Amino acid sequence: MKKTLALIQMNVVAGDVEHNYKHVVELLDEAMQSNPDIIVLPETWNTGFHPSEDLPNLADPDGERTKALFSTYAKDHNVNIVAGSVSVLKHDQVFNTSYAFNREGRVVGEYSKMHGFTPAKEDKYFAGGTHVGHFELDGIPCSTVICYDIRFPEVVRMAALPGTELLFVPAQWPTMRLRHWQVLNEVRAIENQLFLCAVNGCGAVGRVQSTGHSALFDPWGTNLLEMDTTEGVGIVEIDLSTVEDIRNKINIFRDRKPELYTL
Ligand SMILES: NC(=O)CCC(=O)C(=O)O
Repeated sequence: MKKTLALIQMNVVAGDVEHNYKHVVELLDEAMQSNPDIIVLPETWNTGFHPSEDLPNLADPDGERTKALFSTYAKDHNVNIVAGSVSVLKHDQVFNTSYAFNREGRVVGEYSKMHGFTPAKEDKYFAGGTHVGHFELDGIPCSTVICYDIRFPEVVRMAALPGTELLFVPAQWPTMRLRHWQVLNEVRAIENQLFLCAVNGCGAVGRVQSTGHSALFDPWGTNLLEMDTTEGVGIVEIDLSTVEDIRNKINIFRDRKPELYTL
């Protein structure tokens, strides 16, 4: 099964929610010109990542605005959308939440980032999610982790375990750790034998620059797409039969010994 993915590397304007909701539709329209099967967005594209005291006022209450926008867009355009992540206000707490929409416009996936990036005080401003989620898009088993989560092999393995073939990693990853971004994404694809679609933001927030370099790795670790540092839409085709191919040749999911992995 072959699928075309559109990676939207968006320049998010921190704190300008109205601009970001308007601009995201322009980028969706640009992505649709390539007739993709799945569109993917970066992390916290509604508010920007760098947290401030204003975050609860900027966050989307219960994700309603985001869900309404993407449900309608996905259904009207017959496309699956992994809507990156957005800042969502739930019961007086803000979560960094990713929603996935199928072609019918149904919310099929919801995941809130588990690991707040403590160097940026994300854990102070955002509440953490407690479990990974799994969903299907066009019959493909999928899962999502968000940015800093990729540093935690345990959570990515949990995301991979139920047969996940396509993992999404929306992010706002800075230039100063570009090499970590590239290596971690490649390694997580190899060690979990899945396609990994990593979509970063771009542009500056204060002194911190999101580095772009959105990328697609296949289960062998082959880099099928790497974008530059500027805003745009990256298009890539994946062949899902590669997952079965590698798992037949080197079956790590059969060979692993979780009963021995205790201290
Ligand atoms: N948005 C983030 O989670 C940033 C993570 C990061 O910069 C890092 O892990 O390094």
